[in-house]
Amino acid sequence: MLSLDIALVPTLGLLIAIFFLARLKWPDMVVFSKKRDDIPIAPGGEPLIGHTRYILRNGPRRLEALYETFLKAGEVSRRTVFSYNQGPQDLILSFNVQDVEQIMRDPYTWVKGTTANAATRQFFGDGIFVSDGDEWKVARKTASNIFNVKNFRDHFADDFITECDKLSAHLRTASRKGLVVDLQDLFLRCTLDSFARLAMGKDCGAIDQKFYTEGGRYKLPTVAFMNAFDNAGSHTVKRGINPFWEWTELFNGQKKIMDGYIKTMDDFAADVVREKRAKMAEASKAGRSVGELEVDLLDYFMKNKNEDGSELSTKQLRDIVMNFIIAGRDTTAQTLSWCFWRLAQHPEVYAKLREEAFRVLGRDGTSTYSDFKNLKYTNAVFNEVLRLHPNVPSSSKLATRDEILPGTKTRVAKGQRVFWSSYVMGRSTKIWGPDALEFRPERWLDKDGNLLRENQYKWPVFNAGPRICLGMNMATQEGVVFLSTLIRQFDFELVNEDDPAKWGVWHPDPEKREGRYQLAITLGMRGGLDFKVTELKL
Ligand code: HEM
Repeated sequence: MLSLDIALVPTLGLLIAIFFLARLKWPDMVVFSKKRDDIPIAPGGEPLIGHTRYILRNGPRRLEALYETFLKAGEVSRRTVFSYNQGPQDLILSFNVQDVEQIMRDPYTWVKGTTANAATRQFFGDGIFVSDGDEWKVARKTASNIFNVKNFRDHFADDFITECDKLSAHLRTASRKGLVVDLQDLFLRCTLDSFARLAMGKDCGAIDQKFYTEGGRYKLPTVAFMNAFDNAGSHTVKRGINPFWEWTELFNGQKKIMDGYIKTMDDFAADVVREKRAKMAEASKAGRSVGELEVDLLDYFMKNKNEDGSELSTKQLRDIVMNFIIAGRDTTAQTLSWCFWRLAQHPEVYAKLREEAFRVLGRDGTSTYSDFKNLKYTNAVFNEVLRLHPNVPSSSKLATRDEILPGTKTRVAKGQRVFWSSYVMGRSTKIWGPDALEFRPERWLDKDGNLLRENQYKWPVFNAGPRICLGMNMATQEGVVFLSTLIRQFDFELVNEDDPAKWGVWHPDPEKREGRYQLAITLGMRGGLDFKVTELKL
């Protein structure tokens, strides 16, 4: 016994010495990370665990933390983190326009590399958002078919107008009854209905619900698909920031709950595919061309074949449809929400918007596709909101070979991930000038009031290069339709901003609050967006 104790003392001593030596060797990095003198370590790194704890601790203010990193460390820096299923990660953060351009121009060298990521796979499947290489190319080519001018002119604008009219009807009732509305919830319902129709020809009926009141609020009942979709999305994000999610979910029951959400989504998509297959079989029996049914995205994809000549499986079709709804629905609704949040703080911009809407569209009556193209100031507001509240606030790509980033001359090793952030770049004075933090839609217009085309790589809110967002024009069109239509009919008063549930970090001083955004795949508003609405007397 005594001899064992004697042996233990030096072993323990040695372990403690190793621990302290390791802390000295890796004072701000994950253990065994390589030292580099060419890039600074971002603030927040700790001995042996690098930024692992920093990222978890700053979750509710993650974008402010990223901006601070940029202010303190400059255009390029490193974060090292430990993830139990991916091991130690040595990440590069670059906020340099040339670096970002190099990455975005070549989607074959710089890949997403996320298909193997278990945290996101359950929600995204293998759809366009997470695919790479030839699989992505085929998905992109097929999907591009629906984004043509004819569809925009003949179909999308009318669809958005109809949806917006339904929203206006809700707002009128809320206004007459003096109830508070969560505008973000209403936008999300409209865009879910439009994008489900566009993606698979199926209406979810989310905006068609009958209202009820609760504590002075105007509410609509939840729709099963919407509930599952929203919860699965935010759950996926939680997985993304918890490196131990597979373990914790074993104990906290979350896995079962998530499986339930995914099942609701899968069943919904499977029913739609089944109905479509039946319709197609019927059409071909009756000798009608399948092309006659070609109205939504699913119809295009169902005509495609796999390389071996087999038809696309229900799972493949499910992934395609869900990726489209993910891509289009939340992004557009959330950007509209940020628009109204910003407008509430800038009545002078609101007044200009209304003046343009009255001038171009008239005081009442319906508007057409060509009218909306003339709403240049409205378009500028939409762009400016996206500059400060980009819906995909940060992104990353994995290098498939050793590379050098041209702007900052940073060496990137094969297999290393580089992050950039539209949120940070949108606030960079180097990119946008000294008034970068100001909300100023005029920066998007020339002296004659025409829209300026910005360099895509300086403003990568829609991505840029070969993988630029396919729905960029569609989202802008929908945004312009909603903004101009609503602004002609209502005054909006922002309320309940003092509610701590709306902030990641709450403070009695409004200037010191942070994280107004929620933890989601894209940049939504935490705790919703409450307004009192007053109908205009025209
Ligand atoms: C304000 C609204 C929107 C914003 C800010 C936005 C932004 C983006 C961004 C940043 C990406 C790149 C994501 C990444 O690779 O990490 C992207 C991709 C994509 N977006 Fe959008 N998007 C919006 C609306 C839409 C709409 C309405 C659709 C159409 C339904 C759409 C369809 C797509 C598709 C299909 C991709 C994948 C493109 C590819 O990988 O080749 N987006 N979008």
